[in-house]
Amino acid sequence: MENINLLSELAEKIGVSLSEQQIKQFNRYYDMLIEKNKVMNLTAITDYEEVIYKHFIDSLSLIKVYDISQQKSVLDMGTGAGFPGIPLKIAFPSLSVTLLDSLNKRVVFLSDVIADLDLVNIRAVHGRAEDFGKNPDYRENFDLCVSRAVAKLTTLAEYCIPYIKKEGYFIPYKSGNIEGEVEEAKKAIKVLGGNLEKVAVFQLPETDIERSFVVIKKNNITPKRYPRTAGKPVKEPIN
Ligand SMILES: C[S@@+](CC[C@H](N)C(=O)[O-])C[C@H]1O[C@@H](n2cnc3c(N)ncnc32)[C@H](O)[C@@H]1O
Repeated sequence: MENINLLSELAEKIGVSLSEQQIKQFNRYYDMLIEKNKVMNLTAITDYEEVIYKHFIDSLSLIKVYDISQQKSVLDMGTGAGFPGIPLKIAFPSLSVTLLDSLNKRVVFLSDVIADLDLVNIRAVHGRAEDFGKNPDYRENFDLCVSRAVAKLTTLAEYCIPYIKKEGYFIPYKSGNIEGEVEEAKKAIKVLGGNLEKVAVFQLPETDIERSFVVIKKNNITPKRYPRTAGKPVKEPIN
């Protein structure tokens, strides 16, 4: 019971109200995560409270920089065990969410979570950022692309910006001192059609953990040559 209160209290602190049903969905997700983590690598964080702070509340902290209460289409690039995409979908059911990851075992796990939690208007897709970015059903199709702990900003920009509609947003979750990383990525962001609006730093409630959001708006469509073939955005980042 105490723990149930912790999740709703922390969520309230960042401006998110969770119903009993949503708390149940978070708890069920936690149980499934821990169970599956015994047989495959999903998360290094397993303590219930730590998962609340570092996965659930961290995922939801996007609310600090973006209005997620509306019906938006969101892509979570390199979602892994479902972060931040699953918490966003539980807390904001009107979102239409696509979870993309190149590791099929994780995608299968996410499909089980989606079915078990009765989530609708959400799909888990197996594939690489560089490949689906050329698929017309995905390219320039999303209002928002988020991504946490997947790649350096220059590489991540090439993974993500092609998917976003003109006027849409790319908002990666970053941490630590990212000044240099942002500086290095400026050219790539521009070439891909993006415009760096701001970097917003936010402290997760009741912790000293800082989360930085890099807010990038897409002003122009992405040139056809991007994303380049699989592996190139990592090996030869745009510079
Ligand atoms: C460190 S995990 C982070 C997972 C999750 N976003 C989180 O914050 O907990 C990185 C994930 O990105 C995926 N990934 C890495 N490169 C990718 C690519 N090119 N296309 C799709 N997924 C990718 C990996 O399979 C992995 O699940």
